[in-house]
Amino acid sequence: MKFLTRPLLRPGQSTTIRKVMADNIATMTHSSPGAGMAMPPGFDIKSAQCFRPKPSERHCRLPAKDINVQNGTMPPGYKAQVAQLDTFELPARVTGSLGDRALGKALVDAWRRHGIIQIAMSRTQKALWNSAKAESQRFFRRPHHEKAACVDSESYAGYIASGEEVTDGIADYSEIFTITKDLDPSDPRVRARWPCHGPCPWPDTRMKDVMTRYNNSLGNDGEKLLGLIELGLGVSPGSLTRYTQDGWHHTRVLRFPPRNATNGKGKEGRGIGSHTDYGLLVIAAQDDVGGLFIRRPSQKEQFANWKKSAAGLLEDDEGWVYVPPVDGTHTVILGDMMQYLTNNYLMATPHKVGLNTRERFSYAYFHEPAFQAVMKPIEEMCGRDHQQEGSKEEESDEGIHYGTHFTNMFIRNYPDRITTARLLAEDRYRLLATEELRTMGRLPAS
Ligand SMILES: O=C(O)CCC(=O)C(=O)O
Ligand SMILES: [Fe+2]
Repeated sequence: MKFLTRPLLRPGQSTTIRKVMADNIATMTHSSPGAGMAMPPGFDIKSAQCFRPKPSERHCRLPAKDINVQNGTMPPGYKAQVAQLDTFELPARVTGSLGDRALGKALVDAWRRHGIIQIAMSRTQKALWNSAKAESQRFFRRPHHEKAACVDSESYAGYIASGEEVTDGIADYSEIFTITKDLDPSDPRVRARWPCHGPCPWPDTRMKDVMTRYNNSLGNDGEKLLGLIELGLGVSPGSLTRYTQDGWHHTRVLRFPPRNATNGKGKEGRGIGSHTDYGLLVIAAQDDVGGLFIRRPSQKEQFANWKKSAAGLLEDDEGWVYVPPVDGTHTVILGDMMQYLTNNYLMATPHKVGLNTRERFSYAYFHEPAFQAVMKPIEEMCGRDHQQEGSKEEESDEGIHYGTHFTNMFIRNYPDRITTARLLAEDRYRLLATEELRTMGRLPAS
């Protein structure tokens, strides 16, 4: 049995390890790394409640003093519960062992209860995240004209200035470098003018090398997680992973300005508005500043972002949960296609980002179906007693084409980007309906 050990712990932290099964699973909890940090100005500690686990989850509970330390990183002006999450360790390989099944079930249960989980970074991933963070800082510190040169008119990869992205009609303050599949202009898909297909305009090879290595490592975790979810749901092997051969995985490297140093284009204190992401899994790392909020799954909150925009959903309502930074961990939330495929059993996780008193760096890797994938809800998940009871997805006859969903979302988020203008002007959108773009593994006829 493997346990998570010292690297995640600091003196004075409370840790409980629960043996889930006599194999390779350990879950544990620990407090945020915010010890000793000053409380942000304007934050009222009385307004922050602490999420209290049910008795059966007591192993997750932290002593009040640790909970207060976690509150110390919440962005000012926000009211939220504070999450205390299980941290799971992924096995080296998913083999379908009893331990894998139990871990898969524990993961599925945790997502259904909390909407988010933490997984421990491997030693290599810690080094990769540190290098990626350093590269991100080096990129965002470049002069504006150098960053602005990193755009491409065919792919949505590259630089997005603070105030350029729009969520629910309001500018986000996040500054972003997006990474999509880096395709040479000679690639048949680029030559055939497939929407969103083109090069990634890297500023230099150093950033490209570091981020590519980190993404490959996160991609391995993504595949393991999908295998574990299949086991946890008790569905046929390949129900999810059949869609991720040549997945349209992509990444957002993010910087958030301090709340008092914005360009005034967005809404005070808001980094990114409430939204769900588009694919299967979002594996993310954040620095020690804090800013991420999520909503837990709830019977009362129904949404399906591929049918009707979930952007802005309940953004100013109560019921948000703050996710404090925990050193040495990735968080994993779920996307629209996971919700669709599991027939609402695993819901996409609504989330938003608040601006803090210091600038914040985060890194979100999206583990996605292939651009050409046409998906249908997993048969074994239909007719089960789910979030939206008995509501087998209407689209199940036709399915959802992931490339169309992705393109729709990027057109919506970047209405003024050169890529959107070219896509529409050249009538590329029309290609999304063609057989070629809806058959996995097929390349354009030359
Ligand atoms: O910064 C974060 O923690 C989350 C970013 C996010 O939600 C996104 O990039 O879609
Ligand atoms: Fe997101």
